Amino acid sequence: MLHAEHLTKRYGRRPALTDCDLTIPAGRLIGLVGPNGAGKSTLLQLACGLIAPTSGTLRVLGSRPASTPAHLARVGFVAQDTPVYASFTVADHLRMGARLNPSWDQALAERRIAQVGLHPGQRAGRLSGGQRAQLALTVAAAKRPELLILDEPAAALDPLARNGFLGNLREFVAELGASAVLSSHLLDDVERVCDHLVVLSGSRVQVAGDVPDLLAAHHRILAPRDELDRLPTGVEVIRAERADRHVRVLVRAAGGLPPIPWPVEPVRLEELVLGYLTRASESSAAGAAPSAGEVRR
Ligand SMILES: Nc1ncnc2c1ncn2[C@@H]1O[C@H](COP(=O)(O)OP(=O)(O)OP(=O)(O)O)[C@@H](O)[C@H]1O
Repeated sequence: MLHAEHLTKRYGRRPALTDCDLTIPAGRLIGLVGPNGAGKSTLLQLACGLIAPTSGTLRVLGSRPASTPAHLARVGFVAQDTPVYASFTVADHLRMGARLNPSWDQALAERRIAQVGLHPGQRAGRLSGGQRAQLALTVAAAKRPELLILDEPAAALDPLARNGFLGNLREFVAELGASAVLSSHLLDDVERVCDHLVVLSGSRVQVAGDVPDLLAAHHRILAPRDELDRLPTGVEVIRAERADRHVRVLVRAAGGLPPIPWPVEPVRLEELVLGYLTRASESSAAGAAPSAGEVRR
């Protein structure tokens, strides 16, 4: 679905993405997480061809993003501010979608508009933020893209609408064999629906992979404080936190955890994400942001 090599984007001298290598298989629902300014929107805008890389390469669905009209038709995008045309009605948006998109699904669009309680005659400029997001999401989904790119899609939705939207998104991906990538600060949402995770921080990929593989490779260990250096080789310490005379350690053991003499527990996705984000923020405060694959002991 997406393949990036040494992907770098700078705005003037400010780095937004630095030397990112990423391979994401098709048919996944991908969660893109990271703190403010991490580079999430930049990656999504590169993926749909709105901006071009400074260096490195990016291929989406096998081609350079937005390289042809046919390629554009295969990708749907909803930007962070869920733009709509203020003077158009809801029905005008659907008419426009039908004119512009060869695989437009009018039945899906009308069903969704009714489901979320929008009236076809309402002007988009008079909709609430959440209603505008629902309209933008409907136009993107009714295009029936192979890849749906959503920049913080659920941020403006109320809890019930968010719940319904995430359920629909999962069905959409499963039914059509499509892929979707969504950036989000809501780790619960990501944990609930995503089966692939990309963690960005400080313009670099910190960790990426299928969620079951990531959960299988990470563990929480409670080790005596002075014995951390006895961890077997191949076990990477992501984050260590002091707890009395012990250290609570998040570790990654990609090839399976060798036997160790201390208590080992599984980790939840939220803990895993926070471990990488904390490590990145501590390293950047110390003057060097680590990225995926860099081993710290
Ligand atoms: N058009 C632009 N011009 C200059 N700098 C930009 C531009 N867009 C983004 N940046 C900078 O690039 C970096 C990454 O921004 P980006 O919007 O990709 O982050 P983000 O992870 O989506 O953040 P947020 O979670 O706050 O939406 C930031 O330092 C930001 O200030």
